[in-house]
Amino acid sequence: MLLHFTKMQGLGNDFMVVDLVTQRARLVDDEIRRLADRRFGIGFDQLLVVEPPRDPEMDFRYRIYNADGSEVENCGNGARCFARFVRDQRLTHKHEIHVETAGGPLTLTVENDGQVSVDMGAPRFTPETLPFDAAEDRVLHALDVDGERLEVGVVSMGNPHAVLRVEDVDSAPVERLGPAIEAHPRFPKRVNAGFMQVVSRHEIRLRVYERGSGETLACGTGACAAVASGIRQGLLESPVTVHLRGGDLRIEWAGGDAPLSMTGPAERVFDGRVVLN
Ligand SMILES: N[C@H](CCC[C@H](N)C(=O)O)C(=O)O
Repeated sequence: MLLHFTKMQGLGNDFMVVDLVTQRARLVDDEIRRLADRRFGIGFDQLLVVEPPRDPEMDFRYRIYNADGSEVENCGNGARCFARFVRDQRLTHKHEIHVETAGGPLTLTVENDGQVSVDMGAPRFTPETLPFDAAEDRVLHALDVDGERLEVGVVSMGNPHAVLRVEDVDSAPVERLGPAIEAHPRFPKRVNAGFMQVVSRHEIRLRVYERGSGETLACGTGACAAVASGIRQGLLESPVTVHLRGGDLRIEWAGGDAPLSMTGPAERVFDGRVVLN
């Protein structure tokens, strides 16, 4: 069958976006892996699927699949592209869009300057919310990785994140430690690994080795998790500018159970059609 899609990106984190409100298709994990391949397929970090909501209070259901075919709970850069897509496709005329995800509800707001703000909900730190194998909630957890003892902050933004502070993101051993943290046995559902350099109390640099996709040019939930952990450690104050390899995000969080807000760009790249097996 022929499937229409739109290629989009948020700070270089790139997506295949599929409208299953006006189309019908069943995408299985090996087909997703084929489509994600940058040589044999379309190529993307994540597949974003737009569906009718199950909850009548919501406008859409938002499903996310990594390049390895795994379905996940949240994608921050994808949420901004989702908002741009549903408005461009005239699936909604709303400026404030409510979506349900496997990680909980999100509110997406298309700003007048074209940026998109996302209410990401409150960060959660208790190990069972990731899940992470630990006896108690701690600001930093000791984690033995590849012969080293690291101190990581663990944060759920709906999806799981481990945040490691480094002196310099450019020289951080992301290629070595990223996969080792992602697959660490204390994270039963694996984990996204963030490498955070604190520039000032309102500014960080960040690289993220993403669960199921490898290092990406930007990770929205990773930026949220890094800022939340940095504020909790007393290193940062809201608002925080996060410099990622693909560009900057603005994160605001008042702490505690307050919702965390992320603001940044969302761009269409091209529309396409693909024949599904
Ligand atoms: N790799 C992530 C999903 C995509 C997150 C990222 N692209 C973002 O912008 O938040 C995970 O397995 O939880």
